[in-house]
Amino acid sequence: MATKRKRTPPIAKTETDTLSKAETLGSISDKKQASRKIGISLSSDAVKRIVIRSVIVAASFLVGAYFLWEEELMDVFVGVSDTVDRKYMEVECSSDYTKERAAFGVCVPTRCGRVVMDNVVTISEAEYLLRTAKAGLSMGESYGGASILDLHSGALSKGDKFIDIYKQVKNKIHGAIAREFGIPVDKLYLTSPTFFSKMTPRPAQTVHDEYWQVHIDKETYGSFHYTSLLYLADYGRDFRGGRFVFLAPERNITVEPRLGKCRVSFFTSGSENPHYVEKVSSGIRYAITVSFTCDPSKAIEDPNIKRLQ
Ligand SMILES: O=C(O)CCC(=O)C(=O)O
Ligand SMILES: [Fe+2]
Repeated sequence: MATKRKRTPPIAKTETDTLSKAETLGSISDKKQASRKIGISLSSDAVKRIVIRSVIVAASFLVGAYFLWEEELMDVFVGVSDTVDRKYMEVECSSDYTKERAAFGVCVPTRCGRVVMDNVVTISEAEYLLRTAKAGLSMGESYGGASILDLHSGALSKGDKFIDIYKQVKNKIHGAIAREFGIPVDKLYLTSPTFFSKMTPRPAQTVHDEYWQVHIDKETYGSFHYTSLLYLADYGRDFRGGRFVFLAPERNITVEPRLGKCRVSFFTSGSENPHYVEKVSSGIRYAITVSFTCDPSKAIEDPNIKRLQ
């Protein structure tokens, strides 16, 4: 004969079940029983949740600590509040130039390095170029990352004043590079691309817009032997992030862009100078890249207003 089993209340499976049950229980002994049941549920789903949350917290902490550590490994080469007539750092030349010496002679770097000079150009020249960059770049922009406006393409409408100021600025930078690296000016030629750049926090759409990728200009642009940058915005005021970073075996070094100081940075373009630009986290960063080559077949002329009309 089958005996009828007494039905026992179902054991709560989740913390929520248990708590709602505990809430409905009135007596102290019932409450004790409920808390014992909470103990049971903590060993299952709740424990899993606690473990997962702890792992997330620990991972976030480690990621934060990693970024702080990376930041720690940066030395400021020229900071936003510095004013430098000339700050020079020599680096050993890579073997990139060995084969080129026979072809291009004294222009090819034998001494390699990084130089930052404030006040190479005047503030009115820099501000004029900034206005031109803003006007030109507002027309055709990429969807994110860096937008580029090549000064030698037909995209930029060029008036007499622009040609004059651009030539003055280019000649001043050309002279500074030639003096610094001991090259006769007539052996160092302007090359392409020479361009305005605009960097924003918007995500890049193509790999070409990812200015934060480490690169070597001689590989990226082919003809470059010397790269120069004239900064047209102030780090920390017009934008955040966006510092220029040279990679070094031990501590990377940064250049903080500064329109207000007419800051020009230039360096030999080979693999002795790998670099990147930090992601811009807010604001807009404008600059102009003016590039030079030792290869006469890669030389370009100054933009010519008559040819473009
Ligand atoms: O804008 C800068 O500071 C550098 C950009 C750069 O590295 C490049 O265009 O190759
Ligand atoms: Fe570069």
